[in-house]
Amino acid sequence: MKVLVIGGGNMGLTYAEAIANSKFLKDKDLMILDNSKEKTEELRKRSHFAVFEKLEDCVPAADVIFIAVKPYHANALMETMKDLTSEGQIFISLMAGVTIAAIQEGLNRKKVVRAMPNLPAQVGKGLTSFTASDEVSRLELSTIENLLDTTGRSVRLDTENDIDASTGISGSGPAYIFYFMQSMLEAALKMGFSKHDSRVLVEQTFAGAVELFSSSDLDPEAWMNRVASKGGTTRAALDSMDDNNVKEMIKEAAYAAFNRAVELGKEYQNG
Ligand SMILES: NC(=O)C1=CN([C@@H]2O[C@H](COP(=O)(O)OP(=O)(O)OC[C@H]3O[C@@H](n4cnc5c(N)ncnc54)[C@H](O)[C@@H]3O)[C@@H](O)[C@H]2O)C=CC1
Ligand SMILES: O=C(O)[C@@H]1CCC=N1
Repeated sequence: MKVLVIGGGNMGLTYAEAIANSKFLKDKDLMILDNSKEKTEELRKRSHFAVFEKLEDCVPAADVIFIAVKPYHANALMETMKDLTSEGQIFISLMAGVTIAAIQEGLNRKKVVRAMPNLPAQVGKGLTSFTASDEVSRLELSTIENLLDTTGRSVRLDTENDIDASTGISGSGPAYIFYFMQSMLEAALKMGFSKHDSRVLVEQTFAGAVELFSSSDLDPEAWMNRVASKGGTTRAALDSMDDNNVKEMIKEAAYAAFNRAVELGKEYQNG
């Protein structure tokens, strides 16, 4: 099997690395192309990739093609590559919002998988949600799942609306966690801790909390109650968050990402 990744940025490169290092591909069966000269130079330093500069030199040879460019580059890319594609190829889009129908129309091909990864894929802890057009067979789906799982875990969802929704939770979600971390870092600095100590306090607190959460079936609310003593410090913090409606604001933020994914889909429809 030959896999081509188009777009060697955060996501494309992460997937390329994970797949190239997996047992599913032979050396150099991972092809990659980026239209930035600088990026191409960088990619050439990774000896386990076959790096290409022209679509015509790699698209026809690929069995599976990952599209990892920004949504606003999708139409221009599809226009230039569509005549180089062939019927059996499977296209996996990592682009937020862009619909399966838009890709089918843009490439004039039927086998399309729409996937929504997240950045922890860079450390093998990614979560990729995906759904596929009817033309992708069960056997092909299991191959795709294997490829997606090289970056962490994957979840197959029924509809594209589910993919947009998962964008608001897992796709964009790491940024919400970093937002929370940044807020705690700023509080620690304000309390007078050094940069180094602030980072250690925050990092270990997040890592420990996540590990605790994963260690049992307890929900976060139950864990919160284990930290908070009646009339104690944690209750003071949680009450302050409740008074400021923080929970509702976080939910609203997740919906903002979900809605933006739906909007992106409308913006980048073909035609
Ligand atoms: N960064 C993230 O956390 C996530 C990103 N995504 C999706 O992944 C896609 C890529 O995002 P990033 O990797 O963050 O962007 P990025 O900007 O880091 O990478 C995109 C790459 O595509 C290249 N490119 C643009 N047009 C091209 C073309 N016509 N041919 C070849 N290469 C081309 C650019 O030079 C760039 O290196 C986006 O569509 C985004 O919605 C999805 C989930 C998470
Ligand atoms: O912000 C974005 O549009 C992409 C999709 C999910 C994470 N990053």
